Amino acid sequence: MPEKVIELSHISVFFNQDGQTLKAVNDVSLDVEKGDIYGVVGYSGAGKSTLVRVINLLQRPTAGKVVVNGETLFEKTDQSTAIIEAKKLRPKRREIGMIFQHFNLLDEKTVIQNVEFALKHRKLKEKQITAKAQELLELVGLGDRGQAYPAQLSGGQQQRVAIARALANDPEILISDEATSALDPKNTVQILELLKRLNRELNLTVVLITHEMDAVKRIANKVAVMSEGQIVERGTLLDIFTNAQFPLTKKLVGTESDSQKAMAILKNDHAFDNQADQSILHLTYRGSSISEPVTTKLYEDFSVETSIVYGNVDVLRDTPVGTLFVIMTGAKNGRQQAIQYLKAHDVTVTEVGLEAVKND
Ligand SMILES: Nc1ncnc2c1ncn2[C@@H]1O[C@H](COP(=O)(O)OP(=O)(O)OP(=O)(O)O)[C@@H](O)[C@H]1O
Repeated sequence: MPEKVIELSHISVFFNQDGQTLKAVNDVSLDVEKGDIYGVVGYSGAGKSTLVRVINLLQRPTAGKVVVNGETLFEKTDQSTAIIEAKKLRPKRREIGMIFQHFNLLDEKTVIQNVEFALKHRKLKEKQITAKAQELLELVGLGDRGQAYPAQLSGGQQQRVAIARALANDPEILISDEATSALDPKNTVQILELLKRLNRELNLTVVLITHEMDAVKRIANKVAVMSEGQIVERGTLLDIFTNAQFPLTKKLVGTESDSQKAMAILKNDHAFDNQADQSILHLTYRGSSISEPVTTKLYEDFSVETSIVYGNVDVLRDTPVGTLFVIMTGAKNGRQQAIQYLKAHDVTVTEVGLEAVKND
């Protein structure tokens, strides 16, 4: 059984704003397992930051239960409220590192002093603190920049220092709240790859809050989509990308734009006669499970012709995932058998109604 490191149950966070109740987080439950890189995505104001601030009780919930590494930090029921004692919460918080969009480094201190600062509370000798800080800088690829000042570093390098500092107390969990939002594309990719490496090498569990689906696509294994204080859809990265149900998810993952492009092509496509012997299919598949021989096979075995209207390939973590919109022409029975064949070969098949083409 995978070990649950974060268990949020029925969390609500309500704020009072000008006499009105703002439901920033509304009855959200979320479990994160050891070694996950759990992407929490949604537009600004969806409640992502508020939800993750609950994990280490930087934000106290209005209702719900917070368990980290098996220990209950907070539980509020109708009858009572239980909160972990302050002296126990402090070390618990150290199990959870955080990085943000703003790096929050101390400008007047050198890079290594910034990292050492996070180790000061430990009963370590000066020398040990310096050695540990140096080790952390090496881990994030900045072993030779310890004597520089933050202003002398690029944004990406400053975020690396912030990551080294967040790891100073050997946390099991790292919360990344929009950590790449202020970075250019190159630095964004480098920071995401660093998080992926730390996840792999240190078995660090990462909660990745972002409004950028590309970030999630690159490193997350699981995704929760938030809208108006609630999780509207969740699943493995592959599920969310190949089988999104909620309109916002479709928009975020690009299914909506793929579908719009395919429909625009179909409207002007003479191969599509809108006849009773034709189906429009939306296929998604992993790796290279669909290739030329498949269309040949469908023709030979089921007497259906498959013509590709639109295709796109995304890379999820390291796996290519393809999207195809095809017109399948042939007898109803043959088309049904061909669809069964595709499904049996790990292809997700969705029939697109003809209305979609007419009304789009
Ligand atoms: N301390 C607070 N007091 C009052 N309202 C708050 C407070 N913190 C957050 N909110 C409100 O709660 C809602 C959710 O905010 P939150 O920051 O969690 O969203 P988000 O999805 O992280 O978006 P962003 O990326 O813009 O921060 C917003 O409407 C915000 O204005």
